[in-house]
Amino acid sequence: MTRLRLALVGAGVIGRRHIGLIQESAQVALTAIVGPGAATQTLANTLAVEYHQDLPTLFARQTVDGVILATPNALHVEQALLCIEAGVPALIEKPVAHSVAEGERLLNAASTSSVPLLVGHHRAHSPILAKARAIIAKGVIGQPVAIQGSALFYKPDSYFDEAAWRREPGGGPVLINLIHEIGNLRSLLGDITHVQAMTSQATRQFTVEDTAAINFRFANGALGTFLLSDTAATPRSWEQSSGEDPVYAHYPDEECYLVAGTQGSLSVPTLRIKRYCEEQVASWWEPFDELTLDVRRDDPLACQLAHFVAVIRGEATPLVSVHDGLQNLRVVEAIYDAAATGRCIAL
Ligand SMILES: NC(=O)C1=CN([C@@H]2O[C@H](COP(=O)(O)OP(=O)(O)OC[C@H]3O[C@@H](n4cnc5c(N)ncnc54)[C@H](OP(=O)(O)O)[C@@H]3O)[C@@H](O)[C@H]2O)C=CC1
Ligand SMILES: O=C1CO[C@H](CO)[C@@H](O)[C@@H]1O
Repeated sequence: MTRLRLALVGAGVIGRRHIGLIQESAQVALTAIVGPGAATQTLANTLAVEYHQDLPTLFARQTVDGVILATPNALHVEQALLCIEAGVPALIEKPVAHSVAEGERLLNAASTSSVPLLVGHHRAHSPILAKARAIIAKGVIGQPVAIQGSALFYKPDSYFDEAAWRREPGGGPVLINLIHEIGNLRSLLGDITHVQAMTSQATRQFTVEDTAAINFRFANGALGTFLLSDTAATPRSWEQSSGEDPVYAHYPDEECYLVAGTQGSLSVPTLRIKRYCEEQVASWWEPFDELTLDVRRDDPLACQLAHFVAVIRGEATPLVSVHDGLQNLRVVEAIYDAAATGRCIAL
């Protein structure tokens, strides 16, 4: 099969990872890099691909099968709209938009168009998460009752020194990191309907939060509680416990979610299950059957690219749609609203 022709827009931190994955794939070829800076042009020359300053120029000069938008958040909607107009499928990095209102503008355009758009919540493509989702859906732990989650990790000072915007609203861990967790929680337990939250900036003393404590209500009646901090030196985060991304240290015995059901519980990502077997009366006086399922690790960013290929070829519909990306962003905005007002926010 001929390789699909992909253009990458925004050759920054994540854009360069996409480029690496495209180069490793036998299904796609990088044919252009798009961006305003001189560094982008130099990179295009080094990789011997076409360079274009912006998307309209790309579409005017080259035929591509798909575009990856790895640009700053505020550009996602405008650039995705240009892709729709050109009839070119796009993988849009998360968050789908920099505000819910902008995201709704894109959703309106996407819903009247046949051009597929995939949002870059890459963890949705994690084999570990897929297995956890299947276990819950099969009823192995009974009816889901509650989820306890954590994303407690420590970002080095250099992370904030390299980019001052990370100290300000828009750069904090609720938008940057927790949005991935929200995608995970929704993929495990379904839609979130209510949010309560407290945030703190007491430790780093930036204008943006460094820590948050959040309560969720899900549409299926389950409740969730989640702790987030980028200044808590623990391994209880998705990256450090899942081992899916080699740039992070890995602690295979650590867990970041506990999903509790009426028949048992599932720890993620270890996939340890403690459950009452069918013939047994469920009771805290009785011992659980204990089992640990095999964990297959695969880079979710690479799995996401393979899925994007299937989407472009018309063999799959986007696993994370604009609607999904927007729901994740709505939950983020609700968390900020809940933290600012002290109210329980209905979505
Ligand atoms: N899924 C994931 O795990 C991750 C996702 N992200 C998301 O990816 C996006 C990019 O983040 P990140 O890579 O950290 O950001 P960077 O700042 O490292 O990169 C952004 C890139 O976009 C380029 N750019 C700026 N303006 C334009 C424009 N008008 N047209 C085309 N390119 C432009 C910049 O070029 P120049 O330098 O010349 O200005 C830069 O190369 C964000 O939305 C972020 O949330 C980020 C990290 C991880
Ligand atoms: O921008 C980001 C920085 O680190 C994260 C780890 O939670 C990324 O996955 C995220 O998208």
